[in-house]
Amino acid sequence: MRIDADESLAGVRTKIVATVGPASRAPEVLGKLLDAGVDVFRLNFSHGSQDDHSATLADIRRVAAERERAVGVLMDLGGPKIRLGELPGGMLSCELDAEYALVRGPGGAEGELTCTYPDLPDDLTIGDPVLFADGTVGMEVVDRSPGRAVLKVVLPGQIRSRQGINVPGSGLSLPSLTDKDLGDLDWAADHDVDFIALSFVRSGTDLARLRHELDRRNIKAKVIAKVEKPQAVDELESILALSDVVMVARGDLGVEVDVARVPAIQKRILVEAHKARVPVIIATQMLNSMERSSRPTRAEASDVFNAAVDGTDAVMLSGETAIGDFPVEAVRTMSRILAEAERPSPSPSTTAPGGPADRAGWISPITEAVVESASLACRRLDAALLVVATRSGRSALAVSMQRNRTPTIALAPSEGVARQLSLLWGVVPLILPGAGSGGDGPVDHALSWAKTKGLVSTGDRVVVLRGFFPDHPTHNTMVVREVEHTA
Ligand SMILES: Nc1ncnc2c1ncn2[C@@H]1O[C@H](COP(=O)(O)OP(=O)(O)OP(=O)(O)O)[C@@H](O)[C@H]1O
Ligand SMILES: CC(=O)C(=O)O
Repeated sequence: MRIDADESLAGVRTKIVATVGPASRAPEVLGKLLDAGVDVFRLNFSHGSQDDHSATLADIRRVAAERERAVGVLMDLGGPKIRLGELPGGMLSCELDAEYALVRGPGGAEGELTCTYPDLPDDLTIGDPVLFADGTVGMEVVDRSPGRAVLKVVLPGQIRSRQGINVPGSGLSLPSLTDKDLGDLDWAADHDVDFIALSFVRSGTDLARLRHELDRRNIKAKVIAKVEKPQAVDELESILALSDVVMVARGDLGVEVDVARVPAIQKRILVEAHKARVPVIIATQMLNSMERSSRPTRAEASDVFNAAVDGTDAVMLSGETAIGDFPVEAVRTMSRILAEAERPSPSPSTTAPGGPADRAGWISPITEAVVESASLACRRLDAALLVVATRSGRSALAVSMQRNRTPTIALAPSEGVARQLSLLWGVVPLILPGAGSGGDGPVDHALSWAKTKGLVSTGDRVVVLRGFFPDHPTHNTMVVREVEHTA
């Protein structure tokens, strides 16, 4: 009975992020995606207008409210992605050894290419590889003069207007936030998004800049650092120090570094991020073939399964839900694979990050110690439920990092905090009515909610953790309650 209740509570514990696009934008599809297991919706600001995103956000809030769910919304800033300018006829076939001149602009002469970053020809050096169209076409810099870089095709193929350009390994002097990003942050100041992701982060400095812009606009969203450049992999420590969450953005990462290195980088980020108590999202091509097929490949199923076994907090769908033919099936499939990965046996279970937190200040040592004790109590007592009352979300983060099997409810003082808990592994957010009320009120509220959902019954043991008390803000406590009979 407990296992059924547990499944109805949390579904799967690893959280699912789904990108909204033309295939999923309709409110009825958004609702179906939530019912299939989506926890967080991603709005990709590289595409669509601000007005489109405003309308999508309003629909997400409405379908979530209909389901009484605290659903997170992740705004993904486009960042300094360099894109090709217009090509004559919109397309160009690049033959092996052919040469093109990338020029500062305006271009237009035979054999000239332009791009959205005018300084690129000057920032390149001879020998640099320049990749187009997600790395499917490759060129190398063979000559340079002011405002002009001559590129020779080493990997032939077709390029189209406005496709992405990657210069792997270069330390280009691009700003981390473009004028468009700053305009999009102005939009965010008037729209309540829960997470803001920064693309092409190179070091903690880029995140400090974003945090400064968020503070200026009084935006409370959590910050997600997208690791998709080799510099970010080298600068992981400074990035983790200023991130609330990190995303392994494998699409661009697999172009910027040798794709053979991506799995090892993914595993290293999981380990390092968890040491710093920073949740991780694994993103891109997880069920790629499901854009056009109702079933995933075996390799994709293994990818999702292994990410969960390695302890990721969340997995993300991009094209599968944005432009795919089977958005709802993709989420259902992902959910089924995650459920298999989370079975205690025979698969290896996900492991708690363990060890003391590397980073002082994010989660206090007192909170960590009390949370560890609560986890032990849950196991010893075979608790039916763990309830954590959290004000900022940090106690809930500490609980999530323990990877307990006990179903966990986090009581949040506001809808905003509850939505930010939507990414935390194994945590079901519940908004606390009458925020901040002391005594047993909040816990009684959680228990009666759990009873109505059939999660606890008379005689069950419930472990209650309180990360905040209005009268004693520095106290952390744990109590164990036995559910009493109610008529
Ligand atoms: N809001 C949107 N409006 C219209 N099309 C969209 C929207 N969001 C995504 N798409 C489409 O879905 C595709 C896949 O989405 P995804 O988020 O993976 O974008 P991408 O440009 O491929 O990658 P990146 O993550 O590097 O921005 C996009 O290429 C785009 O064609
Ligand atoms: C998600 C993303 O931006 C990437 O994988 O590149």
